[in-house]
Amino acid sequence: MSSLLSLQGVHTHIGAYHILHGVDLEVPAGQLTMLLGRNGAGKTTTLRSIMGLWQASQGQVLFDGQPIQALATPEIAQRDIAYVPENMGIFGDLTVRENLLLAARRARSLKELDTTRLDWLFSLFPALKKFWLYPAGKLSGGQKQMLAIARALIEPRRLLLIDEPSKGLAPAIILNLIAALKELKATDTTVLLVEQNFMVAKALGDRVAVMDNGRVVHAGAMAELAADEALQQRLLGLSLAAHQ
Ligand SMILES: Nc1ncnc2c1ncn2[C@@H]1O[C@H](COP(=O)(O)OP(=O)(O)OP(=O)(O)O)[C@@H](O)[C@H]1O
Repeated sequence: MSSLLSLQGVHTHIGAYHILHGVDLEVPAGQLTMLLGRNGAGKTTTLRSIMGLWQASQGQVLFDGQPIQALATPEIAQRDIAYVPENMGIFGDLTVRENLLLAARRARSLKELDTTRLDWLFSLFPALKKFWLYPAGKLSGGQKQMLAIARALIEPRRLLLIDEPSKGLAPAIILNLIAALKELKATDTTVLLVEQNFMVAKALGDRVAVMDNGRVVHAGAMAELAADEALQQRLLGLSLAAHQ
């Protein structure tokens, strides 16, 4: 199994704090890898270290076999890696249309947007079509999350990093999100998805990595972890089991 992204012994310091203590992580091409772990385990810091938003102080981040840990964030993004942060990064005062257009690096006007791609995004997230000319700030939490993911997908991407998309969403909306992400999976996009919700993890994950205290402490098939309650309990404790 070939990895599109590989982290080898990545350490990250934030100011005086040593947060990542040698993260080893493999993200196979064409699969969806879940990154799980208790609060504060280092999941967001790992995504930010991949994107160059925190500089890794030691270790390697290899994308398609090339080291990227010394590159600046715009250069990393230019490799067609997209990041949907937990706060989604959408512009509340701008319309859905403007938010999508701003996210497209190559298209300067709506006419230049790839219409086939836009139609595909509308089929994944019908609310975007419905609220095309609405200010994004007026969308519901679930719709905002879908807009944030659509922004990341407005141009072809080789790797998508998504931080806790289900956070704060009602159960019915989470089901919609799972359905949309399943469709995305069917296109063989490589995804690294941070989650706290084990139901989402079980529904979507091909592979899983579990972090604790700034390290990956378990890696394997998602189905294996989903079938082993004792392992879930040991690795994730009650904070996650409560979401099942
Ligand atoms: N800007 C910062 N300054 C200092 N410490 C930070 C900063 N950002 C994160 N940390 C610390 O780094 C550790 C890992 O945080 P991180 O956000 O990566 O965890 P996480 O696994 O994503 O957790 P959560 O699920 O709660 O978002 C935590 O102890 C956190 O307090």
